[in-house]
Amino acid sequence: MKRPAMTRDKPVDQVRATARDVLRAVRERAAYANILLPKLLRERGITGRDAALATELTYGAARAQGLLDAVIESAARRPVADIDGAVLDVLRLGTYQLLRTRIGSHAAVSTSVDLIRSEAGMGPSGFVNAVLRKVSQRDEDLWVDELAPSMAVDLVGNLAFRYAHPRWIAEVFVDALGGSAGQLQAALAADDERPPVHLVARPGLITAEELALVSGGDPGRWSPYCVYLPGGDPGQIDAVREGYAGVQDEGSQSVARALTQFELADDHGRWLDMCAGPGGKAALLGAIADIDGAHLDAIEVSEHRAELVRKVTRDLPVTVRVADARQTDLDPGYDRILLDAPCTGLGSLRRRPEARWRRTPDDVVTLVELQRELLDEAVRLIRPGGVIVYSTCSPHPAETTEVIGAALAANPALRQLDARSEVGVDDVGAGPSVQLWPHLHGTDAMFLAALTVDA
Ligand SMILES: C[S@@+](CC[C@H](N)C(=O)[O-])C[C@H]1O[C@@H](n2cnc3c(N)ncnc32)[C@H](O)[C@@H]1O
Repeated sequence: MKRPAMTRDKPVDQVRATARDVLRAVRERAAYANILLPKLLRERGITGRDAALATELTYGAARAQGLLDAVIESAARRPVADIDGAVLDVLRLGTYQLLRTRIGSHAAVSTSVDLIRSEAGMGPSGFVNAVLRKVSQRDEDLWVDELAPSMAVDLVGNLAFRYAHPRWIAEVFVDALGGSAGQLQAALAADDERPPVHLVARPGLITAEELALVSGGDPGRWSPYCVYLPGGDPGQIDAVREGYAGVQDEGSQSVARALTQFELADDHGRWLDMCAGPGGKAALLGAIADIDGAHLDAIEVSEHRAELVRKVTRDLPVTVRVADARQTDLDPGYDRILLDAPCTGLGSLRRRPEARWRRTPDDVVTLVELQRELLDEAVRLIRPGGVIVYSTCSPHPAETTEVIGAALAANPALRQLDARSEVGVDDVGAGPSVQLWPHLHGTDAMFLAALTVDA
């Protein structure tokens, strides 16, 4: 590890300084914590238990931001908007340690004071000390009891606060769950936990059993390609480094595989992935296409993301093109089309720590329009009797069932297929579409619907 930077009197704690730097980049320049943190850990030579602690503190504080801010506002007696950004980052980090880790109060407060003093001097460090001492006087449950809306009056608001979600997202979940408060609690709680790492064993290259053996993981429950990794850095596994395996949520694997599971008459092996970047599903589809003698066209609007698709589909029967999939110059007649649409990502919030606080209800409107246009193009490109799988990593009804409903209403030749048996996951409701959930299936909250066009 690099030598810690020296301040006037104490060495700066590299682990907490790194967590602070990521929180700052997230706040100031909308960085993605799950991309920046691994990069900083590598650059700073932070490994092993130190890396695990930095990850826990960074992702935990980013995920719990709304709850932490409410506690900080109460303890500081001022809105967080009135607190200097650099001070706020340290307060969030300190409050997270006090409320949600087993780190002792003294260590949580003193390391936070050292962190701000090294950067901003005595004045701000006195403020941080005073606020965190106040925070430390209660545990998380007591703070929640004091600050959350009353359960009797506003159950959704209470649960949203308790499990650190913006209220509008809790409302979307309760809608998607058919109004069940018990399910809402379980869904929010699952979303508030550190997510497990799922690996995909690329078919034809390595089996899930072999991957489980070399990675020390366990074969997954639903996808025949999935391995659950108990811990550690997946980037250190040879099979991942060599491209035989990748990191991919089991729900995402199940969606990609479902496209290949529908029985089609006269399948000519012309497959299309309309929104392919960064390529998780394209790599799995490409590997299955290789075995089935099919070919996959992969479209992606962003050049950078298309390059990522090219990388993971090298040596597979996949052609990657940079294009806007709303209006392509492709010839119709595809047998199978995956439309894994750009979406709010509300179904994978556990994997994107800060995303829940960055997304807004306005995002939904823009995305729904894009999703509808993309689905129109999929309908143009599919051959009669072919199958379109429309998927999102969001359970938001506006992005899922309502997009499908609108397409069915506008196209009399379009028909929805029951996707339940093809997705290979149990207990997915009454169909014909499938909504997966972390609390029910252990996957991200992926949605999928299958459509065909009658001749
Ligand atoms: C949900 S992600 C797809 C994830 C991908 N299927 C995977 O499994 O790795 C949506 C992708 O659609 C791309 N996209 C957005 N608008 C698009 C458009 N008009 N045409 C093609 N791709 C688009 C985004 O850049 C993004 O990479």
